[in-house]
Amino acid sequence: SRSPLAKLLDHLLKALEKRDPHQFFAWPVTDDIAPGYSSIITRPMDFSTIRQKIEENEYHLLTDFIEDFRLMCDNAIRYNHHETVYNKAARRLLQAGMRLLQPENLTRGPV
Ligand SMILES: NC(=O)c1ccc2nc(N)sc2c1
Repeated sequence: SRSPLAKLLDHLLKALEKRDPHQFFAWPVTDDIAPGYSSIITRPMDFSTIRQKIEENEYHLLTDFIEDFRLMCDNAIRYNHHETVYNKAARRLLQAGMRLLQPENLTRGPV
């Protein structure tokens, strides 16, 4: 990764991907695996798309990256019923991500 921001985002992406062991968020969700997905979720997001945006320098601020991470989790929380593995995994990932991304843990380094 080239810019300092891109280096930071690459590091954060790797840390977030580790919290998705089943890779439910690794790739875009298709209508084949998730019926009606593209009609319900108007702004899809996944880790591979986030990685592509880092590599194409589409994130100018850390907040833009955090917004895409939260969008990815919120999509899964909205599309999948509360008791599904996908909804539960999204809520868990969001919690872990927000802890990692909060200022206290960004400036001080890993706790
Ligand atoms: N990220 C998601 O919302 C997601 C991921 C994988 C998956 N597989 C299914 N059969 S439904 C589904 C939803």
